[in-house]
Amino acid sequence: MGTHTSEATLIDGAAVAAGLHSELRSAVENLVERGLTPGLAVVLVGNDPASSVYVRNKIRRSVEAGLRSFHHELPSTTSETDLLSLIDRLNSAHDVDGILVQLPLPSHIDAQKVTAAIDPAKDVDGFHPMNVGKLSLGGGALVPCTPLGCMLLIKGVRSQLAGLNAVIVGRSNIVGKPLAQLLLRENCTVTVAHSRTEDLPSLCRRADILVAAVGQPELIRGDWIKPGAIVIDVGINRAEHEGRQKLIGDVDFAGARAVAGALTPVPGGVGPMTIACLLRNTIDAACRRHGVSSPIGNS
Ligand SMILES: Nc1nc(=O)c2c([nH]1)NC[C@@H]1CN(c3ccc(C(=O)N[C@@H](CCC(=O)O)C(=O)O)cc3)C=[N+]21
Ligand SMILES: [Mg+2]
Repeated sequence: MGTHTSEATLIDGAAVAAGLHSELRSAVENLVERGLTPGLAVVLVGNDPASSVYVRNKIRRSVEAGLRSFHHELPSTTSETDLLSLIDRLNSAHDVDGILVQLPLPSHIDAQKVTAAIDPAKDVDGFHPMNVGKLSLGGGALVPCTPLGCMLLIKGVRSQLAGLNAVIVGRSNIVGKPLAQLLLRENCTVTVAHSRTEDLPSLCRRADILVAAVGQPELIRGDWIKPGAIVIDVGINRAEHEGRQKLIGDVDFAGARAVAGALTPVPGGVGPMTIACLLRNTIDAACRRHGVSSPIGNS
């Protein structure tokens, strides 16, 4: 990419998400006129403060978009059996098109079991084994919201990704693994790095697209970044700064900004896109369940 002197372009996820929200609002209006109001059920178990904030934002955004929103707050002592029977009811509820069970769940509940109990057609998180399998095979899946949001931001910077080296730091089922599938589908050469990866800095320096999703504040330094690279920071780490809560990404923002070609901030990068993609998946699921053609474009 030659000599690189200018600061990275900031990828304004909040602005892109706002644009998506207004498209989604029109799409919902259109569906409502045709007699279909997509419904999203959000289930929160326990009172983790971060989870409560996320869930509140998801509900607020879905109401703004015109979706029907169903909110289930259960105590942290809820048994796995009770949660599974709520999911059964939501699976058969006709006006519920999407079901999201906020993670993490209390440790006495098996999250895999809960995820597998959700009707795959209503699995707007894309975590059910059926959707994971379909994503891997290449079509028809509900795709996890954070990786979908990352792809929309990356493709906003550069529409042709074929042949680029993509390095994902973090191998979670929620971000790293599904994002690897999406980047492969775009013909990137994908490497998924993790805590046992040798010489992570050198590996990162080869990345044209670098995604940080490890949950380690400012792990990725400016001198780990290839000049001109697209850097996507999925990290949301909470820290105290002068007595106030501050969000810090997995990337050293100031260091990266001097080297990268384009960079997402935290907050205001991937986070808002995650919520926009959740609403989009809900609309998608509603259209599929009711055999209605979707008014939103497919990615
Ligand atoms: N079943 C399930 N599905 C999820 O998609 C899911 C989940 N569980 N558990 C937790 C993670 C995390 N997540 C975020 C969503 C929005 C922001 C977001 O909007 N962030 C704002 C800042 C919000 C703040 O101030 O905390 C931003 O980055 O600008 C962040 C993180 C979804 N997750
Ligand atoms: Mg920083």
